[in-house]
Amino acid sequence: MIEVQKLTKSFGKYKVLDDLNLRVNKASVYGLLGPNGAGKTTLIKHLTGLYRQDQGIVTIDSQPIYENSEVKSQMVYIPDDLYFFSQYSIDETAKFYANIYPEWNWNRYEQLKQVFPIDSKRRVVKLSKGMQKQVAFWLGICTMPRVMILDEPVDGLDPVMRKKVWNLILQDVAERQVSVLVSSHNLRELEDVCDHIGILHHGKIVVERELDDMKSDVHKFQLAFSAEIPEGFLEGPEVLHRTQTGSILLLIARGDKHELLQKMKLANPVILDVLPLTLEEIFIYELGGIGYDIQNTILE
Ligand SMILES: Nc1ncnc2c1ncn2[C@@H]1O[C@H](COP(=O)(O)OP(=O)(O)OP(=O)(O)O)[C@@H](O)[C@H]1O
Repeated sequence: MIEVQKLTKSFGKYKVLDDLNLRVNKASVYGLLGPNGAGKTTLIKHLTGLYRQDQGIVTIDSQPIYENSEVKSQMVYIPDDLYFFSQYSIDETAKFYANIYPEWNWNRYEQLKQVFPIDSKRRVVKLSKGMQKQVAFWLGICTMPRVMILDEPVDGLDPVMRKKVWNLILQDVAERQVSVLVSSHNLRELEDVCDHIGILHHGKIVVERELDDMKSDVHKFQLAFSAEIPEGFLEGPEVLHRTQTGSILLLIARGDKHELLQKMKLANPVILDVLPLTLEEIFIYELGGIGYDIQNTILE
């Protein structure tokens, strides 16, 4: 489990992370979304032990990460900009990893040759960007990590490979209770794989949700009335958004779907439909007042 409590980090006078709290449970995939400059990379550098926090706690399974090589050996970090030794083939890089990571699994390395169709004798730096990313996942998965930190992970991978890589990761999440934190700019990329999503903005998590809860908690209704819409119809705090066109009303509301429907039926609408709601729409309404620049970047 990854745990961050009250994490604060400044560069000079500029506070980049501000009293930040975040938790990624075992067997869980947490999607970290945020516009450019929100502080995602800075947070990840704390999670991977590269930065020391000014204040707060950053742990994996209750162990501090900074200067803790044992904890780091149970973690895989796949950055956006990969680094490989210039003279090493994939096989040689694998040997290097096998020396560093105590749980390295050679059987898995051989088996995954079926998934990653790249000649393991080739020098890694001579491979294409997408192929290098495949190698990073291939080797990363063979270290049998307890924690995976992925920065824009599928950038550069073709759609078939994206699917294969996510299948492998999600299999590890389910079978080995791996905790995964994925950083991205884009909600669509995360919605199929994450069970939690947090939005980072100006160094704070401004919205954090469990996706199953979110999908069952927010609903979209379309209503039509034979005459005027009754005065004061459903105007409580549960209404996140309403659009009225003549006697037709579109409502996004939070709460138990059946209770909301019962309430609406009391006003005798001639039409009352429940419409499908995408995760993107839910976030737009949830973000409300803080949504300005976030909506345009992470929900593009
Ligand atoms: N070493 C540093 N020294 C000074 N300022 C820094 C340093 N690292 C990051 N910052 C500043 O901290 C803020 C957050 O940067 P960070 O790279 O964490 O954002 P990000 O969310 O990863 O952005 P992006 O999506 O663009 O990669 C930025 O304003 C950046 O200029």
